[in-house]
Amino acid sequence: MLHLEQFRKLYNEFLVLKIDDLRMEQGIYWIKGINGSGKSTLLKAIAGILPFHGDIRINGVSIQKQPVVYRKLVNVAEAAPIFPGFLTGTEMIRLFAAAKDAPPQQAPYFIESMKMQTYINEPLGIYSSGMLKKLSLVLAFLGNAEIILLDEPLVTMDTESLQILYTWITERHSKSGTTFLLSSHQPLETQVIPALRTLLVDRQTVTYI
Ligand SMILES: Nc1ncnc2c1ncn2[C@@H]1O[C@H](COP(=O)(O)OP(=O)(O)OP(=O)(O)O)[C@@H](O)[C@H]1O
Repeated sequence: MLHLEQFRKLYNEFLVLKIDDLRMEQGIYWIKGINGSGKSTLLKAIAGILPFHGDIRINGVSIQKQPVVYRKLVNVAEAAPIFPGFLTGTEMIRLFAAAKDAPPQQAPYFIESMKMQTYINEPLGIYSSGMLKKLSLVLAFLGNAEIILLDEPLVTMDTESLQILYTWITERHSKSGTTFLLSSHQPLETQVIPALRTLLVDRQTVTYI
């Protein structure tokens, strides 16, 4: 369903990633690799927020040929999200929910289960890094994307919130077949995600391990 073909990403003529042919079926994937190996670059390219050479297709929809349709199929939470400090959490959620055609009951479920009610109407400028991380995760879960990309989702999350996030991932995957790509330096709980598959970003390419 996700297919990278003749993919090349260069920064200032320096080749960071070279992936000739990579196919990923529906599933939950752990993207591993040392610092600077290219994990965030890979996720941003799949998210459609970074230009590259070659093509990426989701269920045959090409980002190069049908960029608007493609971007509806994928949601992303970046490692260190930056949001405008003058907007509230509720305003951000409203924007994303409209853009992603999210059903009305979706956001309240995520806000309550992650226990964000006490600050969701506050401006984002006062949010801690963990509060911002939770908001970025809620935004990534809005709508019904085929693929959800979570860059370092475990960072800054407390133990209780991590368990809630694991529940969201496994529920969405089992109910809707959503594919997840999770980059993480911390080990992911394989008891909670038994079918986890691992991809290693190393020496400018990506391989299954
Ligand atoms: N905007 C940029 N301009 C130039 N080089 C960049 C840029 N962004 C990333 N790089 C380089 O691309 C390489 C891959 O970076 P990337 O952030 O994708 O790695 P990563 O695997 O996510 O790292 P980490 O585990 O430290 O988060 C690094 O060598 C980095 O210096």
